[in-house]
Parts: sequence; C-alpha cells; structure tokens
Amino acid sequence: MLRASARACSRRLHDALTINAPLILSSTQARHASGHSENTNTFIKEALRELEYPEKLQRLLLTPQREVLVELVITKDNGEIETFNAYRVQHDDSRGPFKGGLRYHPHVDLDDVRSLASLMTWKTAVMDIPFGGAKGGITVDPKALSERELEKLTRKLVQSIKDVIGPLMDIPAPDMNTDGRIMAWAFDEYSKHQGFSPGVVTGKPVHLHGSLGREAATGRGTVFATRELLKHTGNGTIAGKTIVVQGFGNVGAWAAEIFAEQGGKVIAVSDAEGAVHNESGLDIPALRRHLASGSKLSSFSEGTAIDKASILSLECDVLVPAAIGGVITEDNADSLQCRFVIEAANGPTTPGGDQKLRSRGIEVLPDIYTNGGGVTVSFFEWVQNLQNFRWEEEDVNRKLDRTMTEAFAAVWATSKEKRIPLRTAAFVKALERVTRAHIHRGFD
Ligand SMILES: NC(=O)C1=CN([C@@H]2O[C@H](COP(=O)(O)OP(=O)(O)OC[C@H]3O[C@@H](n4cnc5c(N)ncnc54)[C@H](O)[C@@H]3O)[C@@H](O)[C@H]2O)C=CC1
Ligand SMILES: O=C(O)CCC(=O)C(=O)O
Repeated sequence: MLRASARACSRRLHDALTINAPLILSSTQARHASGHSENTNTFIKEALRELEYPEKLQRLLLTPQREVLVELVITKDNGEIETFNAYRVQHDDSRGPFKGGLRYHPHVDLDDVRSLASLMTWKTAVMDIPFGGAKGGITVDPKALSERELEKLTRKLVQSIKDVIGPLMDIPAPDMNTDGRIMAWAFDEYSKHQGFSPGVVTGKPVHLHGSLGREAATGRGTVFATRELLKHTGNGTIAGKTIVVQGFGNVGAWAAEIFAEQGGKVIAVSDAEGAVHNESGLDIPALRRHLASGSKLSSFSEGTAIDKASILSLECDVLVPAAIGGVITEDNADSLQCRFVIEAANGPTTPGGDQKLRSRGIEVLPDIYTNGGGVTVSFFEWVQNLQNFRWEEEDVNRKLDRTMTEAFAAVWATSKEKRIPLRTAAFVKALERVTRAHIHRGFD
C-alpha cells in the first residue's frame, strides 16, 4: 500500500492552473497571509497521529488535488475596468464530486480557500454524504459593487472555471456574502456554455431548482447538533439555555431563530458592524424584520447595543461563532464564559485557542460536523436536480435531522472509544472514510 501511496502523491503534486489571466493588475490584489491552512493542518495532523498513517499517505490527504487561480476583469458601472483575484481549490474527490461554497470577501486569499477546501473534504466525510471537498472565492468587498457589477463578476468567474466545475465534477454553493441570487447567475452562466445544468450549483432559489429547506439548513443543522451534544453530555435540552451568536447572516440568523423556537434564550447577537444584548432573550423574528428594513443591529430598541468585540466573553451556556474564521485564539480563549462552543462558522478556533478551551473543560463541537447541515441539504438539492424532482420541506428537514444525529453518534463513539476530543474524533472518522475510498479506488 505504501508504494501505491507514493505514486498517488506524485500524481497529485500541486497542480496550479492559471487560466484567463489578463495583464491588467488591480488594487484589490493585496494578499493577506491568513495562516488558516496551517491551523487546519494542525488539527488534521493531530488526528493523523491517532491513526498512525504512513507519511506518504498523510501527504496525499493533506495536499489539494488542484488549485485554480484566475484574474477576473469587469467594466464597472462608471466605465472603468477593475480586476479581481479568484480561486477554486479542489482538495479531494475520492468519495464523490468536489463540493463546497463560494466566498466573496476582501480577505479571501489562496491560503484561506485552501484551508476551507480541506475542511469540506472532512465535512462531507463526517456527514457521510457522497462528495469530496472544494472551496472558491473572490477577493472582493461585495458591498462596494452594484448588483449589476456583482452579476458580471459572478458570470466572469463561471466563464473562467467552467471547465473544472460541473454536476458530476465540482458543485459550488453559497458561503459568506453569496446567496441564492448569485447561485442563480452561476447556474444560468454555466448552462449557457454547457446546456441546462441545475445540478452545477446548489443553494439556488427554490423557484429555480433550489431545495426547500436549504437556506435554513446550516442554522437548523447547528441546532440539531447542539441538541445532540446537550443530550449526550447529560445537559438536558435547548429549552432554557442561554445562547450567544456571533454573526447574524444566513447561518447565525437561522440558528438563532430555531434556537429561540425550541425555547433557547438568545441573549446576544453580533454582525460585522455591531452587537445587541438582552438578558431576557432577544425577539429574533423581530430583530430579523428590523434588519430587513435596513436598520442596524445596534439600533434594535428591544436590546442594548454592546461592543461587538465583547460578545465572545459574555456569560452563557452556548456560544455559537457563526461569522469568520480565527476568532477564538490563544489570546482571548481565557475570557470565554460559556460551557459549550458550537462552531457554526468554518475555522473559528485556532489550535492555540482550542488547547486553552480544552484545558478549561469547555466542550467544543467542531465545524466539520456542526455546520455540515448546509452541505447535507445541498446534497439533497443535487439529488433532486439529477432526478428533476421536488421533495417536501418536512422531508428535507427530517432527513437532515437523521443525518446530523447519525453523524453525531459516530463522532461521539469515536471520541469515547479513543478518549480524544470531539474535534479530533471528527477528523479521525473523516480521515478513515476518505482513506478507505482512496484505497478501494486504487492509485493507478
Ligand atoms: N452559508 C452556508 O450554508 C454555510 C456557511 N458556513 C460558514 O458559516 C459562516 C457564516 O456564513 P454565512 O452565514 O453564510 O455568511 P453571511 O455572509 O450570510 O453572514 C456572515 C455574517 O457574519 C457577520 N460578520 C462578518 N464579520 C464579522 C465579525 N468580524 N464579527 C461579527 N460578525 C461578523 C456579517 O455581518 C454577517 O452577519 C462562515 O464561516 C461560513 O463559511 C458553513 C457552512 C455552510
Ligand atoms: O452547501 C455546500 O455545498 C457547501 C457549503 C459550504 O461552503 C460549507 O459547508 O462550508
């Protein structure tokens, strides 16, 4: 097996493609060395030490299969040309087509996308859905673009990567600052080139081959995940628990709403601009209506505006980071006053932060499991697209519940059996499944 692994490693040596790269350089090219992939690899290596896999196999599992870098050019509404860096990293497709979201954010860089692509491989494996892992992104502040510019940029991205995505190859989806509207443009642009292909992206609007339940799925899955953790640790149910949510976008707002529906007391939430607190529990539907009307979180009259940086250190039962990566670190982990960290965001805890939380006995439910509800319902959407069929929302939610519950049971059992933290257990389970797929498929 070792010799086979070695051949596989050389086959999969870093394959960086540069396509469609114009010579015009842009002001958006500043790169932030995020260090995210090093953090992700630290967690994976901890699990690999448990498994004692040979080094060549470890390299195969850590190395992305393909990294695509493109330069996108658009004419802005004012007639000026602007260019943007964009990425698609395809980490592993041994278990099925590459799968993962598209992020539009000014801090997106190759290292960030590489880390997120790797997390997708382990996430689809933990959830046991038949996909691999990928992620894409554009280095852009979407708030600085008009709707028309955003559409052009999305269409340019699809034109640039259309040869490496597809319903049976690589299936993008929403992530930070991307939504059903952007997925609809991506589906339309891809279909212009390759013929009608609803299965090329998931997270599409429901009226355009999207799935009922996908929009809320990551938040809903986060609540199912929390329910399982509370149950298995002997801490009862969500009802009555105090909950703090960092990030009030797709994932955070749906999670907060469903926590509240189940009797949880969501005492504070934040977004990129501010935070709001109410010890008696915020009225989440009212807060969502307040934001939808264009008002700011901090001006919500049924709560008190607080400094958004202080949200992580509020006293609560359950802290849910649901925004960006790297927010719980060695430097601030001592200030947390929660019993459980439920990682709805990707990569919210650095390895240093994780060690501190462990030593303080704060239980962390890892991202590759907690936020797996999104890609799970993306899988359901893809299945519906391939069948040209529509499932009822209750059916989607029931299947999501079952998938989250079964995945939890597998991670929990591994954690107990090997006496390792839940994060390491989730990676161990995922690594075993991906490795088994590689071995069964062969390397030549
Ligand atoms: N959308 C999805 O289905 C999935 C998303 N995720 C992860 O969940 C996280 C959130 O994603 P979405 O909700 O889709 O994004 P989104 O763009 O809908 O919302 C992001 C939210 O985070 C806030 N935010 C940004 N920077 C912040 C900061 N420094 N402090 C506090 N809040 C901040 C934004 O204001 C916004 O409220 C990301 O880490 C994403 O990768 C994971 C799995 C699936
Ligand atoms: O729905 C999907 O395919 C992937 C969502 C995503 O990007 C993630 O889980 O981080």
